[in-house]
Amino acid sequence: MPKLGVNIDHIATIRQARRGDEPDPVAAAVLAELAGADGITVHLREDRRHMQERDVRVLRQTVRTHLNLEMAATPEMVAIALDIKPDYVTLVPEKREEITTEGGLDVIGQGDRLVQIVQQLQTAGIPVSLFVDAEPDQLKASAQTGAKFVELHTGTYANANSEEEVKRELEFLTKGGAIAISLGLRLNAGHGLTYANTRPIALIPNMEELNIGHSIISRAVLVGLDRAVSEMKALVV
Ligand SMILES: CC(=O)[C@@H](O)[C@H](O)COP(=O)(O)O
Ligand SMILES: NCC(=O)COP(=O)(O)O
Repeated sequence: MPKLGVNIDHIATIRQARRGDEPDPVAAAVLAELAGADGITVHLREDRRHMQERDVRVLRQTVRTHLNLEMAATPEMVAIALDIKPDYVTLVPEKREEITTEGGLDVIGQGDRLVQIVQQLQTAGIPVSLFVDAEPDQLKASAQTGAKFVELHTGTYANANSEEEVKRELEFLTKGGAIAISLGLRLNAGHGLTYANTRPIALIPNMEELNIGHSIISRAVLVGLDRAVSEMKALVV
């Protein structure tokens, strides 16, 4: 059974809408862990649109499961990771103008630069995962970097509009998973997974961890709303 890594970026997105201090992603991480999360995932974006560096530093001190830091492969972010030392790093592609991550890393296109970053992090004791599409050539290039894990990008599967497309994308991910394992990589997956589409991904052989955020936080807002309203109502009567 795969582990569940809960991505709490979306808590910070709500906080940053007012640049205030609530809701606190650190408190969210504690609640997620108490509810059974096996890991906490945060994406420290270069534009700091949600998680802030301070959040990651405090999480490093408070997370009791494991802390997965998603980040771009840049010198600034590598320096932060080497300083904070998360339990592992997931290297992801980033575009300033994107609403969310749009696809996997182009590992082939980055050549030695990525190899050096993977080596630098892993030499410092931080295992690296590469967030990639399940393309055989990208998986081969991922293995050649020496990274310990890949995280298969499930966004295209999640956005599929027809049963046929879902089936095709699931087959693509399942084959990609088998290729990753045959190359000696460990296997994670994530992006866009929901209560409706996660189960088939969890059943992919050798899947170790699913990282899920937006759907969990969206549901939390709705299932928690009645309590939040009744607590406020009690104050205004
Ligand atoms: C790489 C990835 O899939 C996650 O980082 C996810 O995209 C959540 O972060 P954003 O909400 O910033 O896109
Ligand atoms: N790497 C995927 C992740 O952390 C969560 O993505 P999402 O569930 O917020 O789309």
